[in-house]
Amino acid sequence: MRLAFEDVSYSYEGGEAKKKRKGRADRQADWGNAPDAVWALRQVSFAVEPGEFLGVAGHTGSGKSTLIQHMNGLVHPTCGRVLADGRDLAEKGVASDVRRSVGLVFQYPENQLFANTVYDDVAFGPRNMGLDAEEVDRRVREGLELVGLSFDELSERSPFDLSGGQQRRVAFAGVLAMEPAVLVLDEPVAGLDPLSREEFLGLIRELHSDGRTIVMVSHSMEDLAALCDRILVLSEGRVFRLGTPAEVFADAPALKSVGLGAPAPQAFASALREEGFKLDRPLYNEKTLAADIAAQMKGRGGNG
Ligand SMILES: Nc1ncnc2c1ncn2[C@@H]1O[C@H](COP(=O)(O)OP(=O)(O)OP(=O)(O)O)[C@@H](O)[C@H]1O
Repeated sequence: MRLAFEDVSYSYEGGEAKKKRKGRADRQADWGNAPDAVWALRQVSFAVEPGEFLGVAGHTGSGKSTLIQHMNGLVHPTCGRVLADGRDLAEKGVASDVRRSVGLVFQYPENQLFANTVYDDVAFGPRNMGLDAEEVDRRVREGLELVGLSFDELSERSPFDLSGGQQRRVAFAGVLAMEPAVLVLDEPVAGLDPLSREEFLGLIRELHSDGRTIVMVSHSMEDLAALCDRILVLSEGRVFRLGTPAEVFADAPALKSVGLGAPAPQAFASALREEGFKLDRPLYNEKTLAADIAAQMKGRGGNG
């Protein structure tokens, strides 16, 4: 599924923002620019392409959560359009249809667990889709398997007796059980310990290599650099940058101006370049940086 944002502006004031905008129609040509309305998104245009892994970055309050809530029609643009394979999510019936294909995982999704058993929690979405008991059962098993939880051991347990990491997996399984083609994740590893964090990122990587489209909001530039095909950077509700990690992280001063840093190895590579090291790759991670430094040290006779 392709999700296209066309000139989307959004204000939590809703109709009030529209009125303010209308009042100044002669002077202010563009939606999202009315200065006395608070715009969470301003004239955002881009598309999430089928099968891609898109990262979303931005300073606190830049509009990331608001943006992703437009992706399954939880929130509709104050102006502009969001199209799912060409269908406008604001039109009657489209959002509820698209919600079957676009799974949204909120921040700390474990806080939304509610059922008495893991089974019932994971089954909630598929049951709501009107699937028969056999199909629901298949999806619950598959959902739990995908997130690495044992159906036999856990399905009849209360989700509230599980560890925080397991609870988050149950919440993930509930979304996966709806078999969405697009998975939208808001800070999926926030608050996890380092081991669970790595496991979760591995899981997300696998879900992507299985063919799902992934949109991931993250404050970790390292995670975004390691996982994403492209990164969308928001600043004050506008698209500030959209490109590959190498393109986005090439301009550290620009990122700094919107409150973001480059991934640590990339920033270290820039500092080394200033000290005379010849480091040609557009994007460094720990391994490639170590390899290039080692090669140069050897070349200089500095290290064997
Ligand atoms: N329910 C709301 N009512 C009014 N304004 C809101 C509401 N939610 C968010 N906002 C405002 O909309 C703007 C964008 O907020 P949003 O939560 O989308 O940003 P964010 O980039 O996801 O932030 P964070 O990184 O802190 O989660 C901010 O100015 C915020 O204060």
